[in-house]
Amino acid sequence: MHASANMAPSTDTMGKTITCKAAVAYEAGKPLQVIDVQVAPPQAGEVRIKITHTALCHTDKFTLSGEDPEGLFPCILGHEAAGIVESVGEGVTIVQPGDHVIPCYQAECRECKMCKSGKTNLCAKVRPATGNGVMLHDMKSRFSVDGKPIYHFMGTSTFSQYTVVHDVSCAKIDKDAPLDKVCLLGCGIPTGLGAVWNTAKVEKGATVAVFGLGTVGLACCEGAKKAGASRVIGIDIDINKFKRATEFGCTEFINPKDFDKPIQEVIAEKTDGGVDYSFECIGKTDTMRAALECCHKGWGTSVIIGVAGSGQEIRTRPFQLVTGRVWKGTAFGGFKSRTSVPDLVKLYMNKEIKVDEYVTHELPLSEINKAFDLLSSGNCLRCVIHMPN
Ligand SMILES: NC(=O)C1=CN([C@@H]2O[C@H](COP(=O)(O)OP(=O)(O)OC[C@H]3O[C@@H](n4cnc5c(N)ncnc54)[C@H](O)[C@@H]3O)[C@@H](O)[C@H]2O)C=CC1
Ligand SMILES: N[C@@H](CCC(=O)N[C@@H](CSC=O)C(=O)NCC(=O)O)C(=O)O
Ligand SMILES: [Zn+2]
Ligand SMILES: [Zn+2]
Repeated sequence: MHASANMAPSTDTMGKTITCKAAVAYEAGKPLQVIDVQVAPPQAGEVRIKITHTALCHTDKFTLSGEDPEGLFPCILGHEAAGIVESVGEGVTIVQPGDHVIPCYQAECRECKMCKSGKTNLCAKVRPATGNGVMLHDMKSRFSVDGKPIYHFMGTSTFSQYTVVHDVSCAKIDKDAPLDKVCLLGCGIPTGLGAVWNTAKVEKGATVAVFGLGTVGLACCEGAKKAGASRVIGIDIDINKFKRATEFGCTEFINPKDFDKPIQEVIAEKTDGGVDYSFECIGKTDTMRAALECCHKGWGTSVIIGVAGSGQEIRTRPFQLVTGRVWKGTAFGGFKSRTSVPDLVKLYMNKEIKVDEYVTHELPLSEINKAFDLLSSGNCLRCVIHMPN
Protein backbone atom coordinates (compact mmCIF):
# COMPACT_ATOMS: atom_id res chain seq x y z
CA MET A 1 0.00 0.00 0.00
CA HIS A 2 1.37 3.39 -0.92
CA ALA A 3 1.33 5.55 2.21
CA SER A 4 0.85 8.71 0.18
CA ALA A 5 -2.23 7.21 -1.44
CA ASN A 6 -4.06 7.34 1.88
CA MET A 7 -3.10 10.91 2.63
CA ALA A 8 -6.13 12.97 3.61
CA PRO A 9 -7.04 15.45 0.85
CA SER A 10 -6.13 19.08 1.53
CA THR A 11 -8.95 21.17 2.96
CA ASP A 12 -8.16 24.29 0.91
CA THR A 13 -10.21 22.95 -2.03
CA MET A 14 -13.48 23.04 -0.09
CA GLY A 15 -16.14 24.97 -1.98
CA LYS A 16 -13.94 25.27 -5.04
CA THR A 17 -13.93 23.50 -8.40
CA ILE A 18 -11.08 20.98 -8.61
CA THR A 19 -9.24 20.25 -11.84
CA CYS A 20 -7.94 16.68 -11.77
CA LYS A 21 -7.21 13.63 -13.95
CA ALA A 22 -10.03 11.34 -15.03
CA ALA A 23 -10.54 8.63 -17.65
CA VAL A 24 -13.39 9.87 -19.84
CA ALA A 25 -15.44 7.56 -22.10
CA TYR A 26 -16.31 9.81 -25.03
CA GLU A 27 -17.83 7.12 -27.25
CA ALA A 28 -19.05 3.54 -26.94
CA GLY A 29 -16.41 1.02 -27.94
CA LYS A 30 -13.59 3.59 -27.96
CA PRO A 31 -10.61 3.80 -25.56
CA LEU A 32 -10.95 6.07 -22.55
CA GLN A 33 -9.14 9.41 -22.61
CA VAL A 34 -7.15 10.30 -19.47
CA ILE A 35 -7.48 14.07 -19.36
CA ASP A 36 -7.99 17.03 -17.02
CA VAL A 37 -11.61 17.40 -15.91
CA GLN A 38 -13.30 19.93 -13.67
CA VAL A 39 -15.14 18.57 -10.62
CA ALA A 40 -17.55 21.07 -9.06
CA PRO A 41 -18.06 21.30 -5.28
CA PRO A 42 -20.70 19.01 -3.73
CA GLN A 43 -24.21 20.48 -3.47
CA ALA A 44 -26.76 19.71 -0.74
CA GLY A 45 -26.83 15.99 0.08
CA GLU A 46 -23.60 15.33 -1.85
CA VAL A 47 -20.06 14.25 -1.03
CA ARG A 48 -16.84 14.88 -2.97
CA ILE A 49 -14.42 11.99 -2.60
CA LYS A 50 -10.71 11.74 -3.40
CA ILE A 51 -10.54 8.30 -5.01
CA THR A 52 -7.31 6.51 -4.06
CA HIS A 53 -7.98 3.14 -5.73
CA THR A 54 -10.55 1.82 -8.18
CA ALA A 55 -10.96 -1.55 -9.90
CA LEU A 56 -12.59 -2.46 -13.19
CA CYS A 57 -15.69 -4.66 -13.22
CA HIS A 58 -17.27 -6.31 -16.27
CA THR A 59 -20.19 -3.97 -15.93
CA ASP A 60 -17.88 -1.05 -16.77
CA LYS A 61 -16.94 -2.94 -19.93
CA PHE A 62 -20.63 -3.69 -20.58
CA THR A 63 -21.52 0.00 -20.52
CA LEU A 64 -18.44 1.02 -22.53
CA SER A 65 -19.52 -1.51 -25.19
CA GLY A 66 -22.69 0.49 -25.84
CA GLU A 67 -25.01 -2.38 -24.82
CA ASP A 68 -26.19 -0.65 -21.64
CA PRO A 69 -29.55 1.01 -22.27
CA GLU A 70 -28.65 3.50 -19.53
CA GLY A 71 -25.21 4.12 -20.98
CA LEU A 72 -24.67 7.84 -21.70
CA PHE A 73 -21.62 9.41 -23.35
CA PRO A 74 -19.40 11.21 -22.62
CA CYS A 75 -19.20 9.81 -19.10
CA ILE A 76 -16.76 8.80 -16.37
CA LEU A 77 -17.14 5.07 -15.65
CA GLY A 78 -16.02 3.14 -12.56
CA HIS A 79 -18.04 1.83 -9.62
CA GLU A 80 -15.73 -0.42 -7.55
CA ALA A 81 -13.48 1.87 -5.49
CA ALA A 82 -12.35 3.37 -2.20
CA GLY A 83 -11.27 6.85 -1.17
CA ILE A 84 -11.29 9.68 1.34
CA VAL A 85 -13.96 12.35 1.76
CA GLU A 86 -12.60 15.74 0.62
CA SER A 87 -15.70 17.85 1.33
CA VAL A 88 -19.44 17.57 1.90
CA GLY A 89 -22.41 19.65 0.77
CA GLU A 90 -25.10 21.33 2.87
CA GLY A 91 -26.95 19.07 5.30
CA VAL A 92 -24.61 16.08 4.99
CA THR A 93 -24.08 14.27 8.31
CA ILE A 94 -23.53 10.68 7.12
CA VAL A 95 -19.82 11.33 6.50
CA GLN A 96 -17.33 14.14 7.05
CA PRO A 97 -14.04 15.26 5.46
CA GLY A 98 -11.26 12.77 6.17
CA ASP A 99 -13.56 9.74 6.45
CA HIS A 100 -12.51 6.66 4.47
CA VAL A 101 -15.38 5.51 2.25
CA ILE A 102 -16.46 3.02 -0.39
CA PRO A 103 -18.85 4.56 -2.95
CA CYS A 104 -22.05 2.49 -3.33
CA TYR A 105 -23.86 2.36 -6.66
CA GLN A 106 -26.72 0.70 -4.79
CA ALA A 107 -27.62 3.55 -2.41
CA GLU A 108 -29.27 3.10 1.00
CA CYS A 109 -31.31 6.11 2.16
CA ARG A 110 -33.25 4.15 4.79
CA GLU A 111 -36.28 6.43 4.21
CA CYS A 112 -37.80 5.44 0.84
CA LYS A 113 -40.47 2.80 0.28
CA MET A 114 -37.87 0.32 -1.00
CA CYS A 115 -35.50 0.83 1.95
CA LYS A 116 -38.39 0.55 4.42
CA SER A 117 -39.98 -2.50 2.76
CA GLY A 118 -37.69 -5.03 4.42
CA LYS A 119 -37.97 -6.95 1.14
CA THR A 120 -35.12 -5.57 -0.96
CA ASN A 121 -31.72 -3.90 -0.82
CA LEU A 122 -32.69 -1.65 -3.70
CA CYS A 123 -33.13 2.04 -2.88
CA ALA A 124 -35.31 4.40 -4.92
CA LYS A 125 -34.12 7.78 -3.65
CA VAL A 126 -31.34 8.65 -6.10
CA ARG A 127 -31.81 5.97 -8.79
CA PRO A 128 -33.77 8.32 -11.16
CA ALA A 129 -30.73 10.64 -11.14
CA THR A 130 -27.99 8.01 -11.29
CA GLY A 131 -29.69 6.25 -14.19
CA ASN A 132 -29.53 9.55 -16.11
CA GLY A 133 -25.92 10.41 -15.29
CA VAL A 134 -26.74 13.39 -13.08
CA MET A 135 -27.10 14.40 -9.42
CA LEU A 136 -30.53 14.50 -7.75
CA HIS A 137 -30.19 18.04 -6.32
CA ASP A 138 -30.45 19.78 -9.70
CA MET A 139 -30.37 16.92 -12.22
CA LYS A 140 -27.04 18.24 -13.47
CA SER A 141 -23.52 16.80 -13.61
CA ARG A 142 -20.63 17.91 -11.37
CA PHE A 143 -18.11 16.93 -14.04
CA SER A 144 -17.15 19.07 -17.02
CA VAL A 145 -14.36 19.50 -19.56
CA ASP A 146 -13.87 23.03 -20.92
CA GLY A 147 -17.36 23.88 -19.70
CA LYS A 148 -19.02 20.90 -21.43
CA PRO A 149 -20.80 18.47 -19.04
CA ILE A 150 -19.58 14.88 -18.62
CA TYR A 151 -22.15 12.35 -17.35
CA HIS A 152 -21.85 10.50 -14.07
CA PHE A 153 -22.07 6.67 -14.12
CA MET A 154 -23.98 4.47 -11.62
CA GLY A 155 -23.79 7.42 -9.22
CA THR A 156 -20.12 6.62 -8.58
CA SER A 157 -17.80 7.54 -11.52
CA THR A 158 -14.66 6.32 -9.78
CA PHE A 159 -12.30 6.54 -12.78
CA SER A 160 -11.50 10.06 -11.59
CA GLN A 161 -9.12 11.45 -8.97
CA TYR A 162 -12.13 13.22 -7.48
CA THR A 163 -15.79 12.28 -7.82
CA VAL A 164 -19.08 13.54 -6.39
CA VAL A 165 -21.65 11.06 -5.06
CA HIS A 166 -24.90 11.25 -3.08
CA ASP A 167 -24.39 10.98 0.68
CA VAL A 168 -26.68 7.93 0.76
CA SER A 169 -24.18 6.26 -1.56
CA CYS A 170 -21.27 6.55 0.89
CA ALA A 171 -20.28 3.62 3.11
CA LYS A 172 -17.97 4.82 5.88
CA ILE A 173 -15.29 2.20 6.60
CA ASP A 174 -12.51 1.48 9.11
CA LYS A 175 -9.58 3.87 8.56
CA ASP A 176 -7.14 1.00 9.07
CA ALA A 177 -8.52 -0.91 6.06
CA PRO A 178 -6.09 -0.98 3.09
CA LEU A 179 -7.87 1.07 0.40
CA ASP A 180 -5.95 -0.67 -2.40
CA LYS A 181 -7.70 -3.92 -1.41
CA VAL A 182 -11.09 -3.01 0.08
CA CYS A 183 -11.93 -1.07 -3.09
CA LEU A 184 -12.98 -4.53 -4.36
CA LEU A 185 -15.77 -4.56 -1.74
CA GLY A 186 -17.57 -1.99 -3.88
CA CYS A 187 -19.07 -4.56 -6.26
CA GLY A 188 -17.98 -8.01 -7.42
CA ILE A 189 -17.04 -9.76 -4.19
CA PRO A 190 -20.11 -8.66 -2.17
CA THR A 191 -22.31 -9.54 -5.13
CA GLY A 192 -21.08 -13.13 -5.23
CA LEU A 193 -21.07 -13.63 -1.48
CA GLY A 194 -24.46 -11.98 -1.04
CA ALA A 195 -26.10 -13.89 -3.88
CA VAL A 196 -25.37 -17.06 -1.88
CA TRP A 197 -25.96 -15.74 1.64
CA ASN A 198 -28.82 -13.24 1.13
CA THR A 199 -30.60 -13.96 -2.14
CA ALA A 200 -30.50 -17.77 -2.22
CA LYS A 201 -29.83 -18.35 1.48
CA VAL A 202 -27.86 -21.52 0.75
CA GLU A 203 -28.05 -23.93 3.67
CA LYS A 204 -25.48 -26.41 5.04
CA GLY A 205 -25.26 -29.57 2.93
CA ALA A 206 -26.82 -28.01 -0.17
CA THR A 207 -25.55 -28.69 -3.70
CA VAL A 208 -24.55 -25.63 -5.73
CA ALA A 209 -23.65 -24.95 -9.36
CA VAL A 210 -21.77 -21.76 -10.30
CA PHE A 211 -21.78 -20.74 -13.97
CA GLY A 212 -18.78 -18.55 -14.77
CA LEU A 213 -15.65 -18.55 -12.61
CA GLY A 214 -14.65 -14.91 -12.77
CA THR A 215 -14.57 -12.64 -9.75
CA VAL A 216 -18.32 -12.87 -9.09
CA GLY A 217 -18.41 -16.63 -9.63
CA LEU A 218 -15.41 -17.22 -7.38
CA ALA A 219 -17.07 -15.12 -4.68
CA CYS A 220 -20.18 -17.33 -5.08
CA CYS A 221 -17.95 -20.38 -4.60
CA GLU A 222 -16.41 -18.89 -1.46
CA GLY A 223 -19.85 -17.94 -0.15
CA ALA A 224 -21.18 -21.44 -0.82
CA LYS A 225 -18.20 -23.05 0.91
CA LYS A 226 -18.72 -20.80 3.96
CA ALA A 227 -22.43 -21.69 3.93
CA GLY A 228 -21.46 -25.36 4.24
CA ALA A 229 -22.50 -26.52 0.77
CA SER A 230 -21.73 -30.20 0.23
CA ARG A 231 -20.85 -29.73 -3.46
CA VAL A 232 -19.80 -26.58 -5.36
CA ILE A 233 -19.75 -27.37 -9.06
CA GLY A 234 -17.91 -24.79 -11.18
CA ILE A 235 -18.92 -24.46 -14.82
CA ASP A 236 -16.69 -22.55 -17.22
CA ILE A 237 -15.55 -22.83 -20.84
CA ASP A 238 -12.02 -21.79 -19.85
CA ILE A 239 -10.23 -24.71 -18.22
CA ASN A 240 -7.60 -22.30 -16.92
CA LYS A 241 -10.20 -21.10 -14.41
CA PHE A 242 -10.57 -24.41 -12.63
CA LYS A 243 -7.34 -24.65 -10.61
CA ARG A 244 -7.80 -21.25 -8.96
CA ALA A 245 -11.50 -21.98 -8.34
CA THR A 246 -10.47 -24.88 -6.11
CA GLU A 247 -8.84 -22.35 -3.77
CA PHE A 248 -12.20 -20.53 -3.56
CA GLY A 249 -14.21 -23.63 -2.62
CA CYS A 250 -15.06 -25.35 -5.87
CA THR A 251 -15.25 -29.13 -5.37
CA GLU A 252 -15.63 -30.14 -9.04
CA PHE A 253 -15.67 -28.68 -12.50
CA ILE A 254 -17.55 -29.10 -15.74
CA ASN A 255 -16.53 -27.62 -19.06
CA PRO A 256 -19.58 -27.45 -21.37
CA LYS A 257 -17.21 -27.84 -24.32
CA ASP A 258 -16.53 -31.43 -23.22
CA PHE A 259 -20.12 -32.49 -23.84
CA ASP A 260 -22.37 -32.67 -26.88
CA LYS A 261 -25.58 -32.39 -24.90
CA PRO A 262 -27.08 -29.50 -22.93
CA ILE A 263 -25.01 -28.72 -19.83
CA GLN A 264 -28.15 -28.69 -17.66
CA GLU A 265 -28.70 -32.38 -18.53
CA VAL A 266 -25.07 -33.18 -17.66
CA ILE A 267 -25.41 -31.46 -14.27
CA ALA A 268 -28.77 -33.09 -13.49
CA GLU A 269 -27.29 -36.55 -14.22
CA LYS A 270 -24.34 -35.84 -11.91
CA THR A 271 -26.51 -34.57 -9.04
CA ASP A 272 -29.40 -37.06 -8.79
CA GLY A 273 -31.90 -34.84 -10.60
CA GLY A 274 -30.41 -31.38 -10.23
CA VAL A 275 -28.72 -28.99 -7.81
CA ASP A 276 -30.41 -27.16 -4.95
CA TYR A 277 -29.04 -23.77 -6.06
CA SER A 278 -27.34 -22.32 -9.12
CA PHE A 279 -25.79 -18.93 -9.87
CA GLU A 280 -25.31 -17.40 -13.32
CA CYS A 281 -22.24 -15.19 -13.23
CA ILE A 282 -21.67 -14.66 -16.94
CA GLY A 283 -24.37 -12.40 -18.42
CA LYS A 284 -25.59 -14.66 -21.24
CA THR A 285 -29.22 -15.66 -21.64
CA ASP A 286 -28.41 -19.22 -22.76
CA THR A 287 -26.40 -19.91 -19.62
CA MET A 288 -29.14 -18.28 -17.55
CA ARG A 289 -31.56 -20.85 -18.98
CA ALA A 290 -29.11 -23.66 -18.35
CA ALA A 291 -28.57 -22.48 -14.77
CA LEU A 292 -32.31 -22.63 -14.12
CA GLU A 293 -32.88 -25.97 -15.82
CA CYS A 294 -30.01 -27.68 -13.99
CA CYS A 295 -31.84 -27.06 -10.69
CA HIS A 296 -33.77 -29.80 -8.94
CA LYS A 297 -37.52 -30.17 -9.61
CA GLY A 298 -39.67 -29.08 -6.72
CA TRP A 299 -37.26 -26.69 -5.02
CA GLY A 300 -34.18 -25.81 -7.08
CA THR A 301 -33.46 -22.08 -7.06
CA SER A 302 -31.42 -20.22 -9.67
CA VAL A 303 -30.04 -16.71 -9.16
CA ILE A 304 -29.20 -14.50 -12.12
CA ILE A 305 -26.26 -12.20 -11.42
CA GLY A 306 -24.88 -11.66 -14.92
CA VAL A 307 -25.82 -8.49 -16.77
CA ALA A 308 -27.19 -8.91 -20.27
CA GLY A 309 -27.48 -6.19 -22.89
CA SER A 310 -30.58 -4.27 -23.91
CA GLY A 311 -33.05 -6.38 -25.87
CA GLN A 312 -31.76 -9.62 -24.40
CA GLU A 313 -34.56 -11.77 -22.90
CA ILE A 314 -34.54 -14.98 -20.90
CA ARG A 315 -36.62 -17.99 -21.98
CA THR A 316 -37.66 -21.28 -20.50
CA ARG A 317 -40.73 -23.50 -20.51
CA PRO A 318 -43.28 -22.35 -17.88
CA PHE A 319 -43.32 -26.01 -16.85
CA GLN A 320 -39.87 -25.48 -15.31
CA LEU A 321 -41.42 -23.08 -12.81
CA VAL A 322 -44.77 -24.85 -12.53
CA THR A 323 -42.83 -27.87 -11.26
CA GLY A 324 -41.26 -25.87 -8.48
CA ARG A 325 -38.04 -24.32 -9.72
CA VAL A 326 -37.49 -20.69 -8.63
CA TRP A 327 -35.82 -18.07 -10.86
CA LYS A 328 -34.44 -15.03 -8.98
CA GLY A 329 -31.95 -12.23 -9.54
CA THR A 330 -29.72 -10.11 -7.37
CA ALA A 331 -28.16 -6.64 -7.40
CA PHE A 332 -25.08 -6.19 -5.20
CA GLY A 333 -25.83 -9.57 -3.65
CA GLY A 334 -28.86 -8.27 -1.83
CA PHE A 335 -26.66 -6.33 0.59
CA LYS A 336 -27.93 -3.03 1.98
CA SER A 337 -24.84 -1.07 1.02
CA ARG A 338 -24.19 1.51 3.73
CA THR A 339 -25.05 -1.05 6.43
CA SER A 340 -23.20 -4.07 5.06
CA VAL A 341 -20.08 -2.76 3.32
CA PRO A 342 -18.43 -1.71 6.63
CA ASP A 343 -19.21 -5.19 7.99
CA LEU A 344 -17.68 -6.83 4.91
CA VAL A 345 -14.55 -4.73 5.42
CA LYS A 346 -14.35 -6.04 8.99
CA LEU A 347 -14.84 -9.65 7.78
CA TYR A 348 -11.89 -9.10 5.43
CA MET A 349 -9.74 -7.50 8.13
CA ASN A 350 -10.55 -10.48 10.38
CA LYS A 351 -9.43 -12.76 7.52
CA GLU A 352 -12.92 -14.32 7.27
CA ILE A 353 -13.35 -13.49 3.55
CA LYS A 354 -10.84 -13.20 0.73
CA VAL A 355 -10.04 -9.96 -1.08
CA ASP A 356 -6.29 -9.98 -1.84
CA GLU A 357 -6.66 -13.18 -3.86
CA TYR A 358 -8.88 -11.42 -6.39
CA VAL A 359 -6.24 -8.77 -7.21
CA THR A 360 -4.37 -10.15 -10.20
CA HIS A 361 -3.10 -6.88 -11.71
CA GLU A 362 -2.30 -3.31 -10.63
CA LEU A 363 -1.84 -0.34 -12.96
CA PRO A 364 -1.72 3.48 -12.85
CA LEU A 365 -4.67 5.50 -14.17
CA SER A 366 -2.67 6.36 -17.29
CA GLU A 367 -2.85 2.68 -18.30
CA ILE A 368 -6.58 2.13 -17.73
CA ASN A 369 -7.15 1.10 -21.34
CA LYS A 370 -4.64 -1.71 -20.80
CA ALA A 371 -6.69 -2.67 -17.75
CA PHE A 372 -9.79 -2.98 -19.95
CA ASP A 373 -7.84 -5.22 -22.32
CA LEU A 374 -6.83 -7.35 -19.33
CA LEU A 375 -10.52 -7.79 -18.41
CA SER A 376 -11.03 -9.50 -21.75
CA SER A 377 -7.84 -11.55 -21.54
CA GLY A 378 -9.26 -14.30 -19.31
CA ASN A 379 -6.44 -14.36 -16.77
CA CYS A 380 -7.50 -11.19 -14.96
CA LEU A 381 -9.86 -11.23 -12.02
CA ARG A 382 -9.50 -7.66 -10.80
CA CYS A 383 -7.02 -4.99 -11.87
CA VAL A 384 -6.65 -2.28 -9.23
CA ILE A 385 -5.97 1.20 -10.58
CA HIS A 386 -3.73 3.32 -8.32
CA MET A 387 -4.99 6.90 -8.75
CA PRO A 388 -2.46 9.74 -8.96
CA ASN A 389 -2.13 11.38 -5.55
N1 LIG B 1 -25.94 -8.19 -10.51
C1 LIG B 1 -24.94 -7.51 -10.01
O1 LIG B 1 -25.08 -6.78 -9.01
C2 LIG B 1 -23.59 -7.63 -10.62
C3 LIG B 1 -23.46 -8.21 -11.86
N2 LIG B 1 -22.21 -8.37 -12.42
C4 LIG B 1 -22.15 -9.09 -13.70
O2 LIG B 1 -21.76 -10.43 -13.40
C5 LIG B 1 -21.12 -11.01 -14.53
C6 LIG B 1 -19.81 -11.66 -14.11
O3 LIG B 1 -18.91 -10.67 -13.72
P1 LIG B 1 -17.34 -11.08 -13.63
O4 LIG B 1 -17.18 -12.26 -12.73
O5 LIG B 1 -16.57 -9.84 -13.32
O6 LIG B 1 -17.11 -11.52 -15.15
P2 LIG B 1 -15.91 -12.38 -15.78
O7 LIG B 1 -15.95 -12.10 -17.25
O8 LIG B 1 -14.66 -12.20 -15.03
O9 LIG B 1 -16.35 -13.90 -15.58
C7 LIG B 1 -17.18 -14.53 -16.51
C8 LIG B 1 -16.72 -15.99 -16.60
O10 LIG B 1 -17.67 -16.71 -17.40
C9 LIG B 1 -16.95 -17.58 -18.28
N3 LIG B 1 -17.83 -17.87 -19.42
C10 LIG B 1 -18.05 -17.09 -20.51
N4 LIG B 1 -18.94 -17.68 -21.32
C11 LIG B 1 -19.29 -18.87 -20.74
C12 LIG B 1 -20.16 -19.93 -21.09
N5 LIG B 1 -20.87 -19.91 -22.22
N6 LIG B 1 -20.27 -21.00 -20.24
C13 LIG B 1 -19.55 -21.02 -19.09
N7 LIG B 1 -18.70 -20.07 -18.72
C14 LIG B 1 -18.58 -18.99 -19.53
C15 LIG B 1 -15.67 -16.83 -18.61
O11 LIG B 1 -14.65 -17.75 -19.01
C16 LIG B 1 -15.36 -16.15 -17.26
O12 LIG B 1 -14.53 -16.97 -16.46
C17 LIG B 1 -20.99 -9.89 -15.56
O13 LIG B 1 -22.08 -9.97 -16.46
C18 LIG B 1 -21.13 -8.62 -14.71
O14 LIG B 1 -21.61 -7.53 -15.46
C19 LIG B 1 -21.05 -7.99 -11.79
C20 LIG B 1 -21.14 -7.39 -10.55
C21 LIG B 1 -22.42 -7.12 -9.90
N1 LIG C 1 -27.87 0.05 -16.56
C1 LIG C 1 -27.84 -1.40 -16.63
C2 LIG C 1 -28.00 -1.98 -15.23
C3 LIG C 1 -27.28 -3.31 -15.15
C4 LIG C 1 -27.41 -3.92 -13.78
O1 LIG C 1 -28.17 -4.84 -13.60
N2 LIG C 1 -26.66 -3.38 -12.81
C5 LIG C 1 -26.59 -4.00 -11.49
C6 LIG C 1 -25.20 -3.83 -10.93
S1 LIG C 1 -24.02 -4.51 -11.98
C7 LIG C 1 -22.58 -4.04 -11.24
O2 LIG C 1 -21.53 -4.44 -11.70
C8 LIG C 1 -27.59 -3.39 -10.54
O3 LIG C 1 -27.29 -3.09 -9.40
N3 LIG C 1 -28.81 -3.25 -11.00
C9 LIG C 1 -29.83 -2.66 -10.14
C10 LIG C 1 -29.98 -1.21 -10.48
O4 LIG C 1 -30.55 -0.47 -9.67
O5 LIG C 1 -29.49 -0.84 -11.58
C11 LIG C 1 -28.95 -1.91 -17.53
O6 LIG C 1 -29.95 -1.19 -17.69
O7 LIG C 1 -28.79 -3.04 -18.05
ZN1 LIG D 1 -19.64 -4.24 -10.89
ZN1 LIG E 1 -33.90 4.27 -0.05
